[in-house]
Amino acid sequence: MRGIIVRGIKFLKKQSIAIFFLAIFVACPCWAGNALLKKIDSIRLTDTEKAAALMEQVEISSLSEQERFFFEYLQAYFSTFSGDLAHTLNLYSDLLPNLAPGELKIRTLGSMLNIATSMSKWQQSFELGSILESELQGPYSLESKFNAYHNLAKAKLFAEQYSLAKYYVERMLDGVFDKASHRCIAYTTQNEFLDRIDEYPLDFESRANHAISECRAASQSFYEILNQHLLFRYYISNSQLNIADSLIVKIKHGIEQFGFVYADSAIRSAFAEYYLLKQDLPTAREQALKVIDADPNEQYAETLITAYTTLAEVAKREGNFEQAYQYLNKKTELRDSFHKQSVAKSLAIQQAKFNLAEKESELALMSERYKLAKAESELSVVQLRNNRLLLGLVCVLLAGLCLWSFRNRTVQQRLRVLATTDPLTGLYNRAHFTDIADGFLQSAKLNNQTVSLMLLDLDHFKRVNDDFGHKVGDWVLREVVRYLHELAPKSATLARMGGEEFAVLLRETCSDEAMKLAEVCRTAVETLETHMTGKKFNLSASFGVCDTNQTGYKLDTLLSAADLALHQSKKYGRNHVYQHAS
Ligand SMILES: Nc1nc2c(ncn2[C@@H]2O[C@H](COP(=O)(O)OP(=O)(O)OP(=O)(O)O)[C@@H](O)[C@H]2O)c(=O)[nH]1
Repeated sequence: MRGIIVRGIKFLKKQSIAIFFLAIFVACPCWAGNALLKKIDSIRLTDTEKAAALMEQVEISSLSEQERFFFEYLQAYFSTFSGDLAHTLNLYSDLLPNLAPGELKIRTLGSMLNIATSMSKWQQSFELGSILESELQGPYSLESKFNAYHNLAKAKLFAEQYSLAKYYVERMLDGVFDKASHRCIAYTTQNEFLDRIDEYPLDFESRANHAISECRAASQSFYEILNQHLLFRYYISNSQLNIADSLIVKIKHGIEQFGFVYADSAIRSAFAEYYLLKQDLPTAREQALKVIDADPNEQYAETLITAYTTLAEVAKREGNFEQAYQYLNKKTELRDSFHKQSVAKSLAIQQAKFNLAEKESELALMSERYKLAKAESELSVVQLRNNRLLLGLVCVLLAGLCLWSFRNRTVQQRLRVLATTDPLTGLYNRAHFTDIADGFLQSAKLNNQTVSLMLLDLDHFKRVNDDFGHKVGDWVLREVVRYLHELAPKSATLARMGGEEFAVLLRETCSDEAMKLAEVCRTAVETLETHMTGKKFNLSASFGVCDTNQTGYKLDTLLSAADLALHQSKKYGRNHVYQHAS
């Protein structure tokens, strides 16, 4: 493992500046309480090999969850040295979903952004950039914010999004980041920006020198050399070779100290230009050839073009036109390819921007759809509630109607009963009896059936009332009716004609049969057990009987005839049964 990392570290040292800045992290308190993790984190920049070796000593099983995440982060970090950036990116991607908002998440996002950008994975770079930007809204430490701005500035610079890069550089220069290391890195990034856009301001020299002294004060040697290199390039572009002389020794020393290829590629190509300007043709050739040797896969066309231009110029000045022609051909070939790469890069950036915008508008559309669906569901809830309310109202109305109809029917029935019956005895009253009897007689007449009528009237009933009270009188009336129900046939129609007078209409019965019934009834009244009332008194009733054979089927005539017979019964001593003498 250690051997792989050490080889990896050497490999990384041969990579370009694009990868180099992956190593530029400032420690954050992500190691939780683990002293070994803390040590690894603190020395990984200054003594990478030792830090990698210490990773072997970490007892993974004893780590807390937070420490384990940080350990995984360090594993991904050291994996960068293997040169397999796709694998490293996968390690970070696996870790990211486990991380709660916090310093480690910001740091992981920053690392992923750098790798995706250096691999020209523009889509992922843009997405990670925007996640990092939104994460920055949280309450992060100044250190985390500064690192995030730095990562974003470098990514935008590399993606040639200069206005955004400028924006993040300005954020880095914000006065809140007042540590010496912050100032050093912020000024350096600003100088890189100016160098990159190839628009050196008049005071670039003093800016670079200021940055150099800030970085020296902050013990940031790498950034110190980086600024020296930028200043060196500036002097060459201004043909200020004498001043450049003073820097070249320092830069060479720095290259050896760090051994990063930034020197081997970009710096050596600047050196080649420098020696050409100084007419030191062999050294110019030597430096230019080193640039070419360091990049066999021709990944860094920009520096290679400068190197081939220098080589062609050296060959031309030496009179070797054939070789100069070959170098120029190679340069042209590279320029074409570089041009194509640039076009492809800007197309990729445009596509990534477009995809991102599309994603954002999709998200916006989804959010609108969600709002619409929410509004629709709220509406349907309201509609449902209204429908339920309406249904409830209809139910209440229907129930009310049913109740009203039921009560109405009951009232109607009660009214009908009250209108047709006698409340004391339950018999039909005179009016209703008349109605029924009329229809009944009509039908009997048609069928030629004989109908009899029996009238009875209690004798001296007034006395009962007077002597024993109305309650006893009422009891007597109910008892007499009870007997009439018992004795009369089921088909008979009974009625209370008034006070103490009753009528019994008998179907298919002649007056002789009615007389017999009347006699039975008379006896029953006469023998009524009056002592039940607590009093003892005699009771009797007088009867008048007739039939339709004697009177015809007119009710009035039938009633009059029966009444006449009853009258006779009263007249001749009461407690008698008389038949109408036709
Ligand atoms: N307790 C009670 N008495 C009633 C009721 N309806 C009528 N009466 C009484 O019945 C009596 C009828 O008296 P009268 O018409 O003089 O007849 P009477 O006393 O039976 O004499 P005669 O018919 O001539 O034998 C009156 O005193 C009425 O007040 C009733 O529903 N209950």
